[in-house]
Amino acid sequence: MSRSIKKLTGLVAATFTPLTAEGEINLSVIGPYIDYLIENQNVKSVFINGTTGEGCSLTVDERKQLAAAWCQHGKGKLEQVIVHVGCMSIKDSQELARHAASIGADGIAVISPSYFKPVNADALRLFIKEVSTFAPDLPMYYYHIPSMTGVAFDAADVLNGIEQVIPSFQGVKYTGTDLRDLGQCVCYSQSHNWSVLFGVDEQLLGALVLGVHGAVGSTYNYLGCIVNKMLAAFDNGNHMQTRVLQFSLFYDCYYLCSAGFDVSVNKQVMSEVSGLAMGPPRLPLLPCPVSKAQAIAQKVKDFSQGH
Ligand SMILES: CC(=O)N[C@@H]([C@@H](O)[C@H](O)[C@H](O)CO)[C@@H](O)CC(=O)C(=O)O
Repeated sequence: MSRSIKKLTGLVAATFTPLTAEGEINLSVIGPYIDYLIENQNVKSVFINGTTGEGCSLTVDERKQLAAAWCQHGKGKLEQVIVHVGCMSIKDSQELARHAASIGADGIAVISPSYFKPVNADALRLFIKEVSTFAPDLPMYYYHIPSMTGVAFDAADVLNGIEQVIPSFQGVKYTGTDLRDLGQCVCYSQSHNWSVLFGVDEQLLGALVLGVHGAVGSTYNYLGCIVNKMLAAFDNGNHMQTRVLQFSLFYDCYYLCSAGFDVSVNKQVMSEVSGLAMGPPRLPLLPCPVSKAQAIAQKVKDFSQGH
């Protein structure tokens, strides 16, 4: 890598992909979306086309258009735009990586393919390497999300020795609940100055204690302001306040989970809380009833006002 690296830290919003009522990508929302994140949530970095963004349900061309819009509108406003480029076909991932580099993205991330799965960590490392060579100057992050990919071997095994084959490797986005594996990732990353970003919003405190450098999540789109307070309390050593905020968030997230919380509910909640038109999810996800989203959004608004 030739250029200097901005370490990815703090809160990163895993963004939704705005769609029109007809189900087409709606790029006109991206500009206001960025302003909302910065002004209302104090969240200045984004992770686009990931799980929350329904990246795997989008075409390669749609993903390119979205990435270009995020980079263009985010220029001079956002700190980092990380583009998720994971696909079933390595050729598609390579094309998206090449494109991300050409539009000035700040980094790329990749999940494991999940239909034909890598047989072991070596095979996955090779896959990530072959994607990274199409954007050799961009920081590359491994996106570990076994609940979605079904690829459950330890992320720490994937990281082991990866610096020798991928010079641009910069860390892991860890969406899993195995704190032993997460801790090993943090330990291994220390000597390389990599970032470990946690992705299970309702368990963030446990990950902070283990030393993660930030968090990527869906709820930071509309609860970022409060989670930023929690991060500040943690940094100041105010453990009581950190715990109170995490417990409140946990119960809030628990409420969301108990109400059947998935990407389509989450997306509708974002529309209700932010006033931005996120539109419906894409099939096979089904739209969430507006009344259900409104009830959850009201809970989120009350919660936000109380903190
Ligand atoms: C499985 C899943 O969607 N996890 C979310 C979480 O933010 C999740 O929505 C949250 O913890 C509530 O359960 C993120 O980790 C996903 C994410 O970062 C992404 O959109 O790529």
